[in-house]
Amino acid sequence: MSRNTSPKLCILGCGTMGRAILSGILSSLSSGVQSSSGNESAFTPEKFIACVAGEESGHRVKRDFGDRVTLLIGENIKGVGEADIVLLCTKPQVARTILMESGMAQVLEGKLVISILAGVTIKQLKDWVPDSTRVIRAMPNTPCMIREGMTVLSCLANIQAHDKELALWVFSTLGRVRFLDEKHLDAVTGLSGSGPAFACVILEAMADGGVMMGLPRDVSFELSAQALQGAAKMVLQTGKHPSEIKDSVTTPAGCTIAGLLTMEDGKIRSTLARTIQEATYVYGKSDRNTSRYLKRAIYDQVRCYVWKVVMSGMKVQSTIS
Ligand SMILES: NC(=O)C1=CN([C@@H]2O[C@H](COP(=O)(O)OP(=O)(O)OC[C@H]3O[C@@H](n4cnc5c(N)ncnc54)[C@H](OP(=O)(O)O)[C@@H]3O)[C@@H](O)[C@H]2O)C=CC1
Ligand SMILES: O=C(O)[C@@H]1CCC=N1
Repeated sequence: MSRNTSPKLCILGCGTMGRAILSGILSSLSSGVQSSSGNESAFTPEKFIACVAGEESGHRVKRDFGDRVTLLIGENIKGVGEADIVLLCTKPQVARTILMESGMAQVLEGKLVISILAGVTIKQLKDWVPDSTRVIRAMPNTPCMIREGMTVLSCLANIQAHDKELALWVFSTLGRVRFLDEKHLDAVTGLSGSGPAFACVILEAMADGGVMMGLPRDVSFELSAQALQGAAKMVLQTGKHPSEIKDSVTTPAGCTIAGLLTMEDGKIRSTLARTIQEATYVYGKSDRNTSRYLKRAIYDQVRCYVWKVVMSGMKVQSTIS
């Protein structure tokens, strides 16, 4: 691909995230809104190719994008062959097989692969593609679909500026984006990658409270969602510390402090912080904390075994006496 021509983009694995990313890019192009990085014309893809494995996934791509996207079912090599940039959006478990399929190395030569796979490192990806293939890791989230996403990008130091700018352009059309060192990507996955799911549990629980107090369900959802969105936007737009915003809501002897103390009684802060910790561990396999869990599991097993031995010993004692 010449740097002056528009690239062709292949979404390799076009499920929930692939479609979220495609929706975001296509809506940003049709609304004419510029990405925060500028430089639109050099990066705007001239063609979108979506590769999926089965008919059902294919129907969803057709339903959402019609003729704006070329759909290929079971034709990954053709899709990658026709593209300049490959956005790898399959499940992590199948990526190795797909990238190492016979014939794939040839069509990947010299191309840029941007992987959104959780827990798959740049080193692993580099092992599965030819040396000439450049790799960038990205961790986006589902709000990319409505261009309110959060994406963290990571790459090796030797990646060309043009590739970084291109990845930045793609994800800045979908919301916020920043580069971080790869060592942070498991934590990013647990926080902003999984975050929309955690936020929806909080949103739903708050709305349940409204329903409990007599509000209609739909009104409760609207109030809860807008309150969360408003608070989040205040943090992002004013740069204020969340506690400052919380304190400004809290009237002495008022209703907010009554609610806040109830939250604290329920250990909501440590529960939510540990939620992110647990979510991070899932992909941080070699993390020292994982071995902490392993040690704990072994300790529990040993304790259980010792207990059984002691109990059986006591039984024997009582039979003898
Ligand atoms: N969901 C999320 O919120 C986030 C997910 N991620 C990462 O994104 C990736 C995708 O997740 P998600 O979109 O939820 O998963 P989905 O299962 O929704 O999508 C996976 C897609 O890959 C396709 N696929 C499977 N096997 C093949 C194959 N052999 N060749 C071509 N395509 C194939 C599937 O097609 P078919 O259905 O036909 O099998 C499907 O379209 C994961 O690696 C995940 O870690 C990252 C950030 C957030
Ligand atoms: O649950 C998962 O593994 C993926 C990665 C981040 C969000 N969903």
